[in-house]
Amino acid sequence: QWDPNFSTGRHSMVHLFEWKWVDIALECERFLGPNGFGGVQVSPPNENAIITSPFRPWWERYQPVSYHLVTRSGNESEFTDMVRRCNAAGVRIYVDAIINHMTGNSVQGAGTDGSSFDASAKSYPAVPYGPTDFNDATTCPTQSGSIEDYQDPIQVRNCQLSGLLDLNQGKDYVRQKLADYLNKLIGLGVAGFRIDASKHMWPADMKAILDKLDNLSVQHGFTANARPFVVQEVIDLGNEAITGSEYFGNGRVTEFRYGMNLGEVFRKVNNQKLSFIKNYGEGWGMYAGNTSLAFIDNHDNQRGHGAGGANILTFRVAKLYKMAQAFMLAWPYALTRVMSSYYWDQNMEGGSDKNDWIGPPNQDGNTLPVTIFPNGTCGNGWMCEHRWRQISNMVKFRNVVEGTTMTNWWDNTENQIAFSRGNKGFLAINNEDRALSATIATGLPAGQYCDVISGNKEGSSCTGKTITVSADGSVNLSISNTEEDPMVAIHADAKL
Ligand SMILES: O=C(/C=C/c1ccc(O)c(O)c1)N[C@@H](Cc1ccc(O)cc1)C(=O)NCCCOc1c(-c2ccc(O)c(O)c2)oc2cc(O)cc(O)c2c1=O
Ligand SMILES: [Ca+2]
Repeated sequence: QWDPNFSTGRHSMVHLFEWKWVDIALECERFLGPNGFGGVQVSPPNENAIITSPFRPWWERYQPVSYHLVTRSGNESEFTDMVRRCNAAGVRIYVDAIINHMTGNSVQGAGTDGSSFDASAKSYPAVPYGPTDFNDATTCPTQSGSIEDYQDPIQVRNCQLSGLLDLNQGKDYVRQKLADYLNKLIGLGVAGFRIDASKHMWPADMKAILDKLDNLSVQHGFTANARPFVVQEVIDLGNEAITGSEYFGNGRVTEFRYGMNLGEVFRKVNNQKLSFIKNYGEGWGMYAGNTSLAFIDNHDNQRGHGAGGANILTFRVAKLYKMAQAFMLAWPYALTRVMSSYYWDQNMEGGSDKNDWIGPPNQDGNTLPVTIFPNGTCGNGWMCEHRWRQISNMVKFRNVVEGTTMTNWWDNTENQIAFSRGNKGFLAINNEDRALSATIATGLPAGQYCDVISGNKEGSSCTGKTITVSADGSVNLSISNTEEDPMVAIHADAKL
C-alpha cells in the first residue's frame, strides 16, 4: 500500500546505494534519526551472482541466486541489527526486492553466500527453483525467449529482460517462495519494499504475492495491522505499451518523468524554463502525487543511460542538483526519495560512460566502509549527498511544512521563482545569469529567519544569511547568480 509507515513528523527517504549494513545502522543513529529522515532504501539483501567480468559491477546485485541474506553489504545478523537500530532511531528500512528474475541465462559461478546454481539448466538449488518455475516457450511468445518488442505487454512480462531468467509469478509455488522471502524481512522489522522491474510482472501476480504478506511487526514500533509499504519500479516515460497506472492498485509507482523533466528545466534544454514548473506534477501529466515516488536521480539513470538519459541531474552537477533537490523537497507533490551515491571515474565515449558498470568503493571486491570527516562529509569515495547541508536542511523543511498547500507563487517569467508553503515555509530560486531582486510575499509571520540553504540556525543566530520578513509578510529579496547556491529557504523552525 501507499503509506511508508514513517515515524511521526518524517516525510522523506534516502537511498543508501550499496552501503554496508553496519554503516547504515551507524548512519541511522548519528545522522538520519537526528535530522528527520523517515527511512532508508537499502540495496538488495539477498544472495546475488558474483560477476567478475566486468569486476563486481553494481548490477550484479540485481541477479539473485537465492534469498539467503548474505551479500557484500553484510550477513543476516548485520542486517537484523541494522533494522532494529534504525527503527529504534525512528528510521524505517525499505528493501529493494528483486522478484522478477534470477541471474542472466549464461552466468556461471557462485553466489555471495557460496551457493551454486546452473543458469543454463534454470536450476537454483539454494531456493530451490527448477526449470518449471521459469517462463518458457509456453508463456513467452518470442523465439529468442527475450523481450524483443516493448509494445507487447505479454513479451515484457513473460520473456527475459536483458537475458535474465524470468520467474513465472503465475505459479503458486513461485508466489509462495517470494512471499516467504518478503515475510522473513517483515519479521525482521522492515517497513516495506521497492519492487524492482515491476514493469516485467503482471500486476495481478504481484497482488497475489502482496496479499500473502504479513502485517508489519508491532515489536518494531509499527501500529497494529500496519501493511507493508510498496513502491513499484516501473520505468514509464509515456512511450511504451505498459503504463505505471496499471500498478496503482498495489502501491506507489516510481515517477521517472519527475527527474527527467526537472533535469531539462534546470539545464534549460528543449526551451524549458523554471517559471514553467508552477504546476509541476499532475499539471505536467505525471501520476497523482498520492500514488507516486518522486526523485531527481536514481542508481540507474545517474549513469546517464537509464530512464531520462543525459539530462538527469546528479552530484556531478552539484549547483543545479541542489536546486532541483530543494525544489522537490519544498514542493507538495508525491513521496520524496533522496539519492546517496558513490564516486566513480566516468569514461565518456560517444555519449555514453564506458565505466557505468563500476561497483561500490572496494578493496579486492570487499565494499569499503563509510568514513565521516570532522566536517560531516564522507570519505572512501562515498558522496553522501544526503549529508549536504542544502539537502538535509530541505528534508527538515519538508517535515516542517507538511500539511500545507503551495501559495504565493512568484516568477519573473524566466528562471527565477519563489513560493510559500502555507505560513510555514518559503523558497526562492534564481537560475538566471543575473541577480534576483524583488519584493515577494512569503506567507510567513513577520520576523527574522535563518536561511537554511546558506547555513543553520544555531541558538539565537544564523550561521548563514538572516532573512527579514516585514509586517506585511513580504521580503526584499536579492539573490546573486554567482552565489554557491543561488536560492533562499526559510521556515517556521528557523525563525529567530
Ligand atoms: O544496466 C544494467 C542494469 C540496469 C538496472 C538494474 C536494476 C534496476 O532496478 C534498473 O532499473 C536497471 N545492466 C547492464 C548490464 C547487463 C546486466 C545483466 C544482463 O543480463 C545484461 C546486461 C545492461 O546493459 N542492461 C541492459 C539495459 C538495461 O536493462 C535492464 C533493465 C531495464 C532497463 C530499462 C527498462 O525500461 C526496463 O524496464 C528495465 O532493468 C534491469 C533490472 C534488473 O533488476 C537487472 C538488470 O540487469 C536490468 C537491466 O539490465
Ligand atoms: Ca517477468
